[in-house]
Amino acid sequence: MDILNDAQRMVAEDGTHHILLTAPAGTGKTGTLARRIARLVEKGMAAPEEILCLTFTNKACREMEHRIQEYMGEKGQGVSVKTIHGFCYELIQAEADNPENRYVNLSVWDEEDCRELMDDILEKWNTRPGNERQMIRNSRYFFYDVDKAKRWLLERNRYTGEAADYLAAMNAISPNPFNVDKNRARAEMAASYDRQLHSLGGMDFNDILIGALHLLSDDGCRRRWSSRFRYLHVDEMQDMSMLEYGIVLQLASQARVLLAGDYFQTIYEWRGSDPIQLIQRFTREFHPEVYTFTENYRATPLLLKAAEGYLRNAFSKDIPDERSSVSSVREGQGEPVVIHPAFETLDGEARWIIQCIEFLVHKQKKLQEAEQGKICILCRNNAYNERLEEAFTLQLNQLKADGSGRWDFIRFLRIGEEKLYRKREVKDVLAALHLAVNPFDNNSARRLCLNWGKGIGEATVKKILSSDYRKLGIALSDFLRPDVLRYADTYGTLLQALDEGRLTVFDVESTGTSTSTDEIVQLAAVTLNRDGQVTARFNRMVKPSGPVGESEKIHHISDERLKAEGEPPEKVFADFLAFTSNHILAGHNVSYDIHILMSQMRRLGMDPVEIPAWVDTLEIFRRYYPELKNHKLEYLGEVFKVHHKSSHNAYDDILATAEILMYAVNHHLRPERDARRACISPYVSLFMPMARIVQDISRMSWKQNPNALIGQVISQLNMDEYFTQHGKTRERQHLEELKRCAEAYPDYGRPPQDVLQEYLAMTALDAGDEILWQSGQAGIPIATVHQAKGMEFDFVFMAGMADENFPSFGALKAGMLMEEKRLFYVAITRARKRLFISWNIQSSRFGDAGASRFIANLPKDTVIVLQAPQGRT
Ligand SMILES: Nc1ncnc2c1ncn2[C@@H]1O[C@H](COP(=O)(O)OP(=O)(O)OP(=O)(O)O)[C@@H](O)[C@H]1O
Repeated sequence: MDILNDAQRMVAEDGTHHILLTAPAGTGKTGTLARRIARLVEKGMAAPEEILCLTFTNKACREMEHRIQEYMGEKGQGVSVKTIHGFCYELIQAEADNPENRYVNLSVWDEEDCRELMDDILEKWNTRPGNERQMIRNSRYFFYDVDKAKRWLLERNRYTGEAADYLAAMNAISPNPFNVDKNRARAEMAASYDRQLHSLGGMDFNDILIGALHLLSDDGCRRRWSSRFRYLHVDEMQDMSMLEYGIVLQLASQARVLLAGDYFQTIYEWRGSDPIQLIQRFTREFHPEVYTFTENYRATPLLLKAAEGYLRNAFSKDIPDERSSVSSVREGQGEPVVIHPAFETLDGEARWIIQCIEFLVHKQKKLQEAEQGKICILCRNNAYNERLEEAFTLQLNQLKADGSGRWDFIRFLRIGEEKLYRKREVKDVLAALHLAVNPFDNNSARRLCLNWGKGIGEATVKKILSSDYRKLGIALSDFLRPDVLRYADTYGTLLQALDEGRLTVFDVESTGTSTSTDEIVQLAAVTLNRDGQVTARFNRMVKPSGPVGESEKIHHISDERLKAEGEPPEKVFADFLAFTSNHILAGHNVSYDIHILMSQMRRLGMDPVEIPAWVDTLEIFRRYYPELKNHKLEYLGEVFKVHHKSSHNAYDDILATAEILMYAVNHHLRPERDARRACISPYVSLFMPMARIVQDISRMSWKQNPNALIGQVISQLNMDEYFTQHGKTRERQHLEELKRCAEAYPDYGRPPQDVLQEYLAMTALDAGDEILWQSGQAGIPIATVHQAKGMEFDFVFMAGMADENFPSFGALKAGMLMEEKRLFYVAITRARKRLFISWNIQSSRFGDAGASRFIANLPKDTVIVLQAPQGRT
């Protein structure tokens, strides 16, 4: 993208208005956004950190980051380019100290783990007597129902996680009177799914949005985040759900907002996107300047005519006027779309595609053998991709047998089913890393124990996860902590420290919520004796490097006071380490406090030798009182009638924390000690080896990057050896791939634990489908249209284009034809030079369904239909 055209320049340089940019495929929306961001910084209208750019897939993020850095160099690293889920997750993590944060210390579960939990719930429900009529068999569809119901509730601001609310949502979504019983059952199961997920230490993708929205509904939090951004960009806005728009809205109070996209590329309506409503609301609420682009830089004039003609025929009157003036900047007319009528077999179709590629390279000399990346094979779904890949292999082998060597350069690369981060062995490695970040992550503990714990079987794990253990405040993850095993007691370390007067409750106040960049302004601690009486106090003010800003509203410590009373952080921290030497630290949501303390010490070059041992009252109360409506310190204070009130002053808060801690000690931890020991002691030696490994990784995680940690997990679990011995080459390759990708993961000099947290969230949110796209492996990609969105190729082959395959049978059944029509548009607009369309009579699920109905919408003068083979028409 060399020189911007006039319309593009106007968008790139308009830093004063809100902007709505709607433009057809290939007109340079994404490129212009990247250019605009560079211009805003160049002209001093914003610092890189004041610009947020949201896209919808990780692939799109990486593409955008790449383009921004191309235009801005290293400075571009400061721009936040995130998926909406990635951004919301970052917000939840950064607000770890916010008492409103319901999702603190929870790990993101990927869709597979959530489905597994759903399977468990369905199984238990379906085997309950009297449930024959309400049986729900398919967890996939049920998961989809729950997802939809959750979104329905959220959009109406009614989500509480209660069955009654779910029932209202289910009845609204499927109001069929025959569904009444079923909806009731579904609602109960949905609520039970939420409860169990959270009690197991997990959150799903919807929870990420819920958590962020909830936090942003608080004035202080909203101000903090919205004041960060002066410019907010959303690319591919047609894919944004109204819920996601709600989040953008909260962030936009001080920012200029730009939404860019193309209604006709909406392909995620099934996930809740609704571009028409979105544009209406955005127009009403922001009065944006509206821009459109009409110069297409991608396709040849003939291909552009085919695509725009397709739209007119497929959508008739719904096409806006300005679309008719779209023109291609490319020279010459280009060549028509080639349509090959039905082949008898998939093999025939595959062979023809191979022959076309060879023809383009050797006869027509349109591209070099090494330029396979300029070609793409597009199909409607993964299943077809898989079958096509097999057919390609077979045909290529047959063709290569002629010994001519002219087929040898062809190599196909199926993108579809890579899903690196969903491979069992990869998830095992990641489970160990999850435990390093969140020691209460029971799901990861379960995976690691069952797959790699010698002698640990299903029965043992089931027993530990049972309600007998739960009632005693014991979780499976406890068995992966050597200190717990040493005492055969989850709370042994705590009780021992208390008995010996070595338990210190502590809390910090800071300039903000970011553990990586904010600074501590107050550090308070009290040491307790066995009866919970205070035996020593520590309460110091710490001088930050800059003003406290907005954070003063929370902790009420002014710059003036810090000037007068504040001491250098190095001195306070060193004194604190001496004060707590050999102590166990306790606090409410204390991992935040430890995290910021460790991070700031590191920033000051005071690398702590050992991370102190700690216990968290939040976790203790979550375990013993899961039914409480929340576990905030203030609320616990009310429920358990403690004397000291929490007030956001570190010293008051620790006294309140010490009181509720003593409540738990006196009501549960001491009286139930023997019962816990009886539960844990039979398993001490069984779990100890794995517990030691987890402890090592956990220690390393404060100092090493994800790549080094991954290497360490693989070696400590002897995974390489195991897979070599068992001839599992693919598994070894996946681990290599995991290491390679982690090596490329940027840390931008941030503290290792922060990088690790973000890395793990990325692997949960992104299945890793697109890893092959970026790995630079030579080959012709076989991809689904969804995967190829936003990309372009000189030569595109659309294979399997039979009706009932495209549009898909499922979409036809669900009446989602419009979405399929748009998907077809996305497919044909990926081509720069030539487009080939083919199918075979076995393409569709139920036999010969004829050509895709969408092909007929391509204008006649833009296509060439080849002769039907073997007398077919
Ligand atoms: N002003 C320009 N000069 C030269 N090339 C350009 C210009 N604008 C866009 N292009 C090229 O046009 C192609 C399409 O651009 P881009 O991917 O940004 O389009 P888009 O509108 O985002 O497409 P889609 O909607 O399909 O995602 C790219 O190859 C880009 O480099």
